[in-house]
Amino acid sequence: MTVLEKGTIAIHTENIFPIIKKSLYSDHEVFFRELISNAVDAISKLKMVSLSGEINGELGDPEIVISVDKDKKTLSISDNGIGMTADEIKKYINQVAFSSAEEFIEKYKSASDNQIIGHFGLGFYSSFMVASQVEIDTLSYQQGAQAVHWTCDGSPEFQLEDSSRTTRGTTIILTLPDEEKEYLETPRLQQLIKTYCDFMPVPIKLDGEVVNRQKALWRESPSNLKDEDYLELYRYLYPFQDEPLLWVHLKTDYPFLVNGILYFPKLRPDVDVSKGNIKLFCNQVFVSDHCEEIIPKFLLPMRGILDSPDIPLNVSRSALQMDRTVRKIADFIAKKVGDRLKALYNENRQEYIRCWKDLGTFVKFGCLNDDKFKKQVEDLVIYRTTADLSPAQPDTPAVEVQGEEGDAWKEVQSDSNTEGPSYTTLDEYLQRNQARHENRVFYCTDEVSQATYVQLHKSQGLEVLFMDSFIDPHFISFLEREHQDVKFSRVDAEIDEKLLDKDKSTEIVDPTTNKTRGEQIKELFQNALNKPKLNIRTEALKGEDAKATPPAMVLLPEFLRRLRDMNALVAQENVEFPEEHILLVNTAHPLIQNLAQMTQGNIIQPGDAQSPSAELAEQICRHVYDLALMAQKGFDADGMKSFVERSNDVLTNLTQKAFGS
Ligand SMILES: Nc1ncnc2c1ncn2[C@@H]1O[C@H](COP(=O)(O)OP(=O)(O)OP(=O)(O)O)[C@@H](O)[C@H]1O
Repeated sequence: MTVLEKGTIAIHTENIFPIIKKSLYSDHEVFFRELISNAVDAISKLKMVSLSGEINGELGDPEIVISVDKDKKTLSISDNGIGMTADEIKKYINQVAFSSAEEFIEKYKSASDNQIIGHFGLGFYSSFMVASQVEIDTLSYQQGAQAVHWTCDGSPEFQLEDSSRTTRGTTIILTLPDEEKEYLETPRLQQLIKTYCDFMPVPIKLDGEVVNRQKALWRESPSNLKDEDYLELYRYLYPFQDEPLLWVHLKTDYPFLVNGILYFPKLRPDVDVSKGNIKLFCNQVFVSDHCEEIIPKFLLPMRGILDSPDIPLNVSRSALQMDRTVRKIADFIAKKVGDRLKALYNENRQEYIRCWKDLGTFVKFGCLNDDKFKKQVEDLVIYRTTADLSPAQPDTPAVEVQGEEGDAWKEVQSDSNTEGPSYTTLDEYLQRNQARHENRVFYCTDEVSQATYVQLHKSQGLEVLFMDSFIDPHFISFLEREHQDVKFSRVDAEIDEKLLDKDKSTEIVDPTTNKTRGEQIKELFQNALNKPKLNIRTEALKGEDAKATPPAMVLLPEFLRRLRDMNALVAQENVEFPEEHILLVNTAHPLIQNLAQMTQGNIIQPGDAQSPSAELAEQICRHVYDLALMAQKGFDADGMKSFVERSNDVLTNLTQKAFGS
C-alpha cells in the first residue's frame, strides 16, 4: 500500500476532539444518525449522477450495511453510493468536515448543549465523539478511480493511502474504546436505527436483516392514501394507544418546505398537555421528540410527524422560537388544523360531535391563545345542550327512494338518526332562546352535583348548556369579552323568573298575623338555622309535580362564585364556601308545606321551650338546608358528622311519631 499523504488537518484549535466529545456529551449517539445520513446522501448522489447519464451499467440495489467486529472492537457503516477519490477526501473530509468542526466548537463552546434540538447536521467529525480511530475505505464511481483508505486517530494528524477495495461505495470504520462498547451490541444498534433512521429511504441492514421501515407516508400525496394507511402509521408510532380521532396531512413547498401528518389523539386525563408529542424530522431523518418551540402551544397534545428542512436546528431553542420561518410554519400548522376541523364540521357533523369531547379542549384553548385560529374556528365551537335537537321523526314513513348501494340520500338518512345528546353553537342557542331569555345563557359545570338545578330548568323549558371541561371557566370569560351583551349564569347562581310561580308564593295563609306562607316559612328557617349572613328567600318553584322540584336550593350569585374560584386558583387550594349565599326555600314543595303546618301559630323562637313537633320541624329545616348545600359543596368532617347524627335523630323522631308515641 502506498502512503499517499500524511498530514495535519487544517484546523486552528488544538485537540479538537476532546472538545467535541465534551460539548456533546449527552448526545453521543447522534454520530450514528450523521454517518447514516452521509451514506444515504452518497446513494442519492449516485442516483443523480446516473440519471445524468454519467454512469454505464447497473447500479445495483442501494443499501447500507452495519457490521460489528467485537474482537477488533470496530463498528462499520458501508454504503454502495457515490464513493470518494483521494482528492475528494482531502477536500471534503480534511478541509470541509474539519473546518465545520471548528465552527461548531466556536459557536457552541459557551452554549449548554441541551439547548439545541438534536444536534442536527454535525457531520462526519461527530464520529470522533465515540471513536478512538476513524477510517474511511472508499472507491469512487468515477471510471478508473483508485480506492483510498484514510485513517485518523483523533489527533489532528491523518494518513491517506491506496486501498485494495474493489466495490464502489464507502465504508466508515470506527474503533471504539471500552467506554463506548455499547455501540458494538446488536440491540443498541437496532434501537439507533429505529430511532433515527426508520424512515430513511434506503434499506439499512444489520446482521443480514433490513431493520428500517423506509416508507415515509407523509412524503406521499394524500390522494393516494387511505384512512387505513394513516391509522397504520399511528399504531406504529404510538403502539397500544387508542385510535386517533382524526388527522391532518401537511404538505407544502412554498414559502417553506413542510411535510407531516398530525393526529388528534383521544385526550386521556393523564395526558400532559404542556409536553409536545410530535416527532420532528428533517428530510426523513429523526431529529427530536421535543418541538415545543415550533408547534403552537395549543396544538402540543397532537401527535405525529413534522418534517421540514427549513427549520433551523443548530440554533438555541430560544432563537428557534423567535425565528420568523418557524413562526410562519406554526401559523401554517394552525391554519391547516382549522381547515381540517371546518371540513369535518361541514361534511360530517355526527363525526365532528363524536370527536368534540376530545377536540373541544384543543379548539377552546386555541381560541384563547391564537387570534387567527379563533377567527377560523369560532363558529365551530359547540356545546352539549339539554334541548332535544334531534330531527323530528316524520309522521309518515319516508318515501322509498330507489338508489344504488352507498346512495348519498340513504347515507344522510342514517346519519341523522344517530342517537345521543344534542349539541348546539352559541349563536344557535341565543337565537333559539331569544324570546324567553334574550342574551342570557344558562350553563352547568357538573352534571351530577347540579342535576337538580338542571332538571328544574329543563322542566320549565329553559335550555342549559354543559360547560364542564377544565378550560370552560376561562372560556366563559372569553365568550363574555367577545359578546359583550351576553351574560352567562350557572344554573345554581340565580333563579330565573320563569322558574317561579308568583301567584302561589303570595298566597296569604294566616289571617291573624297577615303573614304569607312565604314569610312564615322564612321565619321558621331563620330561627332554625340562625345564620345571620345567609339570605333566605321563599318562592314557589314551578313544576307539574311539586314533589319533583327540590324543597330548597342553595344559590351562589355568579360574581361571588367566580370570585371564589379565582381566589382558589390563586391560593392553589379550596377556598371556604362564602357564607353570603342564598337559600331558596320552595314553598310549593309538600315537605315545606308540611313544615309550615307543623308549626302553624307556633313559630319557634330561639331559647323557647319547644314542643316535640316544633323540635322536629327545626331539625328538618337544618336538614333541608344541608341537603341543598350538599349540591354546592361537600361536607367537611364536622359537617358530615353532624349531618349523619341529625339524619339518625330525624329518622328516630319520625319512627316514634309513626308509633304515635
Ligand atoms: N459515505 C460517504 N460517501 C461519500 N461521500 C461522503 C460520505 N461521507 C461523507 N462524505 C463527503 O464528506 C463531506 C463532508 O461530510 P459531513 O458529514 O461532514 O458534512 P455534510 O454531509 O456535507 O453536511 P452535514 O453537516 O449536513 O452532515 C460530504 O459532503 C460528502 O461529500
